[in-house]
Amino acid sequence: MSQPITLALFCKVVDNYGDIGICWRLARQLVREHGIAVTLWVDDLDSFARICPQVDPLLAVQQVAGVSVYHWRDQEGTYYPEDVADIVIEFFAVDIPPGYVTAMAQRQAKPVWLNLEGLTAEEWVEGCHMLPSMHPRLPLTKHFFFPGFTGKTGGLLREADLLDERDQFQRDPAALSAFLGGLGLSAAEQAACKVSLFCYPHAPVASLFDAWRQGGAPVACLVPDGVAKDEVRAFLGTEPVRGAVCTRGMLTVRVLPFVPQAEYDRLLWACDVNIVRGEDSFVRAQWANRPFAWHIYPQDENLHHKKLRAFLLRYGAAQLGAQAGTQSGAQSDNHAEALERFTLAFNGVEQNADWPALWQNLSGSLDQLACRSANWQNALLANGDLAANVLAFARSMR
Ligand SMILES: Cc1cn([C@H]2C[C@H](O)[C@@H](COP(=O)(O)OP(=O)(O)O[C@H]3O[C@@H](C)[C@H](O)[C@@H](O)[C@H]3O)O2)c(=O)[nH]c1=O
Repeated sequence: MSQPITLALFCKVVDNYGDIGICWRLARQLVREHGIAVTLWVDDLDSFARICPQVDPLLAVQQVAGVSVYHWRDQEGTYYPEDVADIVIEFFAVDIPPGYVTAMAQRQAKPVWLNLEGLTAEEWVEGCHMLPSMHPRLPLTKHFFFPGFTGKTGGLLREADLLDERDQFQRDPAALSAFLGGLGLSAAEQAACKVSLFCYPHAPVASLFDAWRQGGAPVACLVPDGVAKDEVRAFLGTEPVRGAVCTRGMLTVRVLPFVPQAEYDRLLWACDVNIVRGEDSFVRAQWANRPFAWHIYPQDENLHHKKLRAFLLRYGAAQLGAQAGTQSGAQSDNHAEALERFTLAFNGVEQNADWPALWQNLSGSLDQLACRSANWQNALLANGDLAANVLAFARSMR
C-alpha cells in the first residue's frame, strides 16, 4: 500500500476563533475526504478547545478526528528532512520554525509550500492567487493561495456532504425543533423570527435591540456566550451567562453556549437570519440557505469598508443577475437593497441609521432573500472547494 500524502498546517491564533476555525475545518476535511495525513501545528489550544471540546489544552501532541495536533510553543527546534510533510501550509503568512524551513530545503523532493491567505472579494486576488515567491536563500518556492468567490481563486471551504446534511435538517421540522429545544428555546421563541448574532464588540447592537423590542413582530435573538456582552448584559439586567434569557417588548434575547463547529452550522441552518463575522462564520452563513448580514473584521483606515463593498457588489450582482428578465426584477432590487443597507449600517458605513426602518425592510425581504441564496450558492459551487483545490494545485506542482 502506498504511503498517504502528508501535509503540515501551521496556524497562529492572532485573535478570536477564525484562524483556528479555518485551519481545523480544512485539516479535518483533508483527512476525512482525501485520506491525507495531516499535522496541525497550533499555538493556542485554549481557543481551539472552545470550538472543538475534544482538544485537551494540556497536551503537547494529540490525535483529534484523525488529525495530529501539535501544540506549537516556540519557533525553534531541530528538524530533519524526514520530518517535513509533502505539502506545507502556512496560514496567514505565519513564520514557520526556521529549522523546519531548513529541513524543507534539505528534503530531496521539495515540499509544496503554500501561504493560505485571507478571504476577500476584491478583484486583485485573482492576479495574486497561485503566484510564486522564491525563498531569498534556499532552493524553495512558496505559492500564495487565496480563497475566494470566483473560478480564478481557490474557492471556499465546503465539506462534500454539507449541503445534503443541511437540506435534510432544514426539511425536518422535528429535527429543527429538537435542536432549538436542546438549546433551551421555548415554543414562543421557536415561532419567532430567529436571529443568530455573532459580531464584534463595536457593533450597534443596542440600537438593533431597541428596534426589535419596539418592532411589529416577535424576534428571538440568539447570542453565543461572550458576544456583545455589554449590550446583552444591559438588556438582560443580569450577567450574560449561558442560558440567560429575557423578553422585553417584542424581543427575547437568549445567551447560548459557544457550541462546536458542527453545531454552529445547525444554528445557522435553524435561524431565519444570521449575523456573522470574520471569515469562517461568514462562509458558513453562505452555505446556510438563509439571509445573512456580515460584520466584517475591522482594519486600520477603514480598509474593511472597501472589502465589504466588494463583497456586497459581487453578492448583489449574482443574485440580481439570476433574477434578470423575470417579472419580479424590480422587487428583487428592493430585497437586495434592504440587505445591503442593513449590512452597511451594521458595519458603521452608513451613519445615523434608522434601525426600525432598516429592520422592517429587511424582515419584509427575508423570504425572498432566502429563496435567492441558491443562486449565490450555485455560483460558488462552480468554483469547487478550497480543500480539493489546494490538493489539485499541490499535485500539479509535483
Ligand atoms: C459562535 C460560534 C462560532 N464558532 C466558530 C465558527 C468559526 O470557525 C469560528 C469563528 O471564526 P470567524 O467567523 O472567522 O470570526 P472570528 O472573529 O472569531 O475570527 C477571525 O476573523 C478573521 C477575519 C481574523 O483574521 C481572525 O484573526 C479572527 O479574528 O468560531 C463555533 O464553532 N461555535 C460557536 O458557537
